Amino acid sequence: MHQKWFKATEVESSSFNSKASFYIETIEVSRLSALAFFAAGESKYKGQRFFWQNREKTLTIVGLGHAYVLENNKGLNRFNHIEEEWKKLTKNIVKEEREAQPILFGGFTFDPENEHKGEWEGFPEAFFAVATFQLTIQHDKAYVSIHLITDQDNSASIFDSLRQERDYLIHAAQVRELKTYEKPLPTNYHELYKDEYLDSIQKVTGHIKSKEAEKVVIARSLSMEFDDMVTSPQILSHVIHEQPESYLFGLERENLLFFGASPERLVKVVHGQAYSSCVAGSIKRGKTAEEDHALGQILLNDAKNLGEHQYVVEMIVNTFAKNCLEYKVPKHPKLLKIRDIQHLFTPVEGKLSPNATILQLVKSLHPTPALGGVPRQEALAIIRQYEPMNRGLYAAPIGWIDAEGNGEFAVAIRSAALIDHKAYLYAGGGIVADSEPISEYEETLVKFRPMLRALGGEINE
Ligand SMILES: C=C(O[C@H]1C=CC=C(C(=O)O)[C@@H]1O)C(=O)O
Ligand SMILES: [Mg+2]
Repeated sequence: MHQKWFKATEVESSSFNSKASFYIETIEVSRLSALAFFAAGESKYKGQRFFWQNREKTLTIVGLGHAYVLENNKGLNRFNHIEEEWKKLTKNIVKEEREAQPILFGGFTFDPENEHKGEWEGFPEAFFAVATFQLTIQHDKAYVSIHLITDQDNSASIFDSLRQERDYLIHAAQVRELKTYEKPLPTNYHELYKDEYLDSIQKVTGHIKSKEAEKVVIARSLSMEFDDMVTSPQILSHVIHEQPESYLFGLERENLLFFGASPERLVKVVHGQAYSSCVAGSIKRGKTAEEDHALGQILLNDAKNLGEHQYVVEMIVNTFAKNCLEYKVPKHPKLLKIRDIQHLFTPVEGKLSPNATILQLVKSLHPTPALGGVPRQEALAIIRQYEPMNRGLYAAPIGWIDAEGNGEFAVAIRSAALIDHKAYLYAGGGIVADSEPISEYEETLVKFRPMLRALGGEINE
């Protein structure tokens, strides 16, 4: 017999005329594959799903269906808006230690001021959802929660049908447990605006030399096309198997799937303790252990890469100094090695001041100089001038928060958007005064590899 916990609490929300309630029921289930649960929602919840796994693999969350959506419209401060609405929705929720908490999952786009639309046409500046069915796998235990937020009188009967649906989804996931997926077969591959990209690196170093900015991160995109239908579980299965050292995420909205495998934490908050990571400065992996070590040593001593890295450390440390009672940061970067690339890495940790919150930290930190530049506004203006695309959620904060103020956001790099039969892959790099177009171009090729591989593209290993 499963253990079960049910509760209902009153919510305040501008979306309802009368008093609404947040109904939650959580059951503990025996081991369940997160991907299989995601796949069980293929016919009914496609366009309303998410997948998240942290780097340490200690937390996996899957959401199917939307119990509540928080989107942002122009004119409101998107970080404050999401924070306030989530507070109203959860202010009466009482936390019980043993239970999986309802979470709000989503992201803030990189730059709402960008006027290119492209594949991100219609995507809101902030997009978050509470899932109708939430699978949480934590501390070797799996829980499935039902969330219903409604002001309807017949909530009891709606909830009963959700229970039946939950039991069906769990069963369907168990049946799919061992399913494997073919690699997609791309029929077309385009490097978009390659010449413009090379030219922009030259121009941006010019702006930096004339002191208009110190560092600017310039990105570009690739597109791939497929004859056959490519599904979200299919792609996520390859990302999950190929990138175990990264944050893994997938977020669907209507016919778009945004997915990726990022090595970079923006911020994590657990019981008032905040963690961030400075990840900037890159070199490829070696083919042998000796070559790999030698490349790592080159990176640790390379002035251009140390420069790129230092801008990020200074900015994140300043933000922690403003928001924390105390913080610590190591003096020198270490190496962070993932399948295709190695980075300079400096972790930052601090005890949050009583009034600091995770979303306020996201607001202050985004974009760090690993994704935007220094000074921030000048760098963003240069990015808008030179990038012929919209980054959407690429390089943006993606993650979750709970009702207690805990949560985690990754920086959505090594990522791509899939829309129907087409995928757009994104990669960029930090440009400083001594950056060279060809080596920056080559760095982006290495950064495209994780998503290119997952999508069945050709990679010379
Ligand atoms: C902007 C990206 O990477 C950032 C994170 C790590 C290293 C970077 C670099 O060395 O340029 C970038 O700042 C990307 O992967 O698209
Ligand atoms: Mg770089």
